[in-house]
Amino acid sequence: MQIKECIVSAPGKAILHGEHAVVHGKVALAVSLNLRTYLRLQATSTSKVCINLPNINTFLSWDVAVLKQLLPDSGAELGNVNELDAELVRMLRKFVGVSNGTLDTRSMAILAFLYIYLCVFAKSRELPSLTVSVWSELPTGAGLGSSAAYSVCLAAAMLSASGTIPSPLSDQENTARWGEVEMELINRWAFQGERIIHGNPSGVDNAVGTWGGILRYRSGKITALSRVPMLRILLTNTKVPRSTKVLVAGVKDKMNKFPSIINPVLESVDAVSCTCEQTLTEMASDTPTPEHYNVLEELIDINQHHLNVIGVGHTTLDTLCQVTLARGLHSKLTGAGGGGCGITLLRPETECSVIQNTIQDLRDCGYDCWETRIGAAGVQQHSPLAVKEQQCHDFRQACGPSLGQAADLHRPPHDISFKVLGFLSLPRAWPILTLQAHTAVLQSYGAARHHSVSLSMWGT
Ligand SMILES: Nc1ncnc2c1ncn2[C@@H]1O[C@H](COP(=O)(O)OP(=O)(O)O)[C@@H](O)[C@H]1O
Ligand SMILES: C[C@@](O)(CCOP(=O)(O)O)CC(=O)O
Ligand SMILES: [Mg+2]
Repeated sequence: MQIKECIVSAPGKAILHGEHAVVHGKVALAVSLNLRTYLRLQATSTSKVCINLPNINTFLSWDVAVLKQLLPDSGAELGNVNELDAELVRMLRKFVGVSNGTLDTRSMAILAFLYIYLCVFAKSRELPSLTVSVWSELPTGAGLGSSAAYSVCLAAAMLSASGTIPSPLSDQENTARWGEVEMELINRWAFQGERIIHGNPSGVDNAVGTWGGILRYRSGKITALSRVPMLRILLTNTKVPRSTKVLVAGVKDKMNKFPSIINPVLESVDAVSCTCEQTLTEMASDTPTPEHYNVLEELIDINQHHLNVIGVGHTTLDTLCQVTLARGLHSKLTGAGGGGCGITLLRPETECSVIQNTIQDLRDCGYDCWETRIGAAGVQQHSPLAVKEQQCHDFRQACGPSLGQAADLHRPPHDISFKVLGFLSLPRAWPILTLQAHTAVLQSYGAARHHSVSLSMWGT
């Protein structure tokens, strides 16, 4: 079967307000981040399906003939874009050798991959031989939507390779986005991937991964917020690992146990999201005032308390809130909580020294902390050349002082060393990445020591 090779990427996300409540039909406000997951799909003639997942140290392959045995004999359609095929998931669990309640990170990623691969290609009754390689700038399992970015990339790549959706790239373009119809389809398949990884996702993360920007999300209804002020946000990763699946299930248990206590809290979170949206709209249509920022800060504090009440806080997140408040800044957890990441709102008048001191305080706690850019583009297809250039550019921006950027602006600082370590430890046969790393002491924002890295991807 002739398939189309492709390279795609999707962004991670931060939830401003509404995590967990959104699983139960309440409003969430979410923004895309400038940290992306990249996927390359290559056609091969090995009669094998290979998957390279360096972020979770997973490199696997299967014979196409073995995978074919998972297809129904009857020729009946496999999987439906609108619902998870429970029988196929059961078969795949058996095939991969995982039990029903597994939380193993690798198994979840493998199941999501096989599920989307089989469903998308089953229609042709001919499964293709291919290699899929995925790597991410996002920390996995930290609340920044890495599972959704992964699922969106899988869906976009399989749909594109199978010819179900056309390539959006024209001859001259290095990067392009799909139209609404295609994005709708990508989003639906990505949601099935999220279901496999999360159990009971709301769909907000895959929506942000697909459309990007700043979204209001409620029960599958996605509204892009076009009129919002440019917010400055610090992201902090406490580095405490946690599982979204477990935390979402924990909130459900609490709801079942104490419905009259927990339901009003989720209602209040909904009101926080709506009030925040209203405030952001006002700020965009008028000049933002200090009072607007006071409201945003109060909403952050209220929501953080609510998230603690529903049981998704963590002592490291309490520390984040206390440390930033000591510098006059307000924080809350983002994503599923229980560790992972938090966001801190920066006011326009917040002095640079305050930001730098706060970042240092948080690093002294052992956390990663960096200022991020929000509102990045949703899922994209790239030409191989574009990825190479873009990545080199991104890395230079993140690492080099010549462009006037500090390494801790816009990128998690650990990300750079993670990539160096991750890629250097790849097997020799690693097909797509080559890396050159130079350690340099660079002068930026004081005498910070940074690693300068140049990366060339995709087998150049
Ligand atoms: N780059 C990646 N490669 C492979 N699997 C990934 C990748 N990113 C995410 N995943 C999958 O998503 C899981 C993390 O999802 P989750 O617990 O929802 O955390 P989050 O979405 O906040 O990062 C990982 O355990 C893994 O199964
Ligand atoms: C807790 C939740 O609201 C967000 C989870 O995000 P993350 O997987 O922690 O990045 C769950 C969901 O909306 O599906
Ligand atoms: Mg997730």
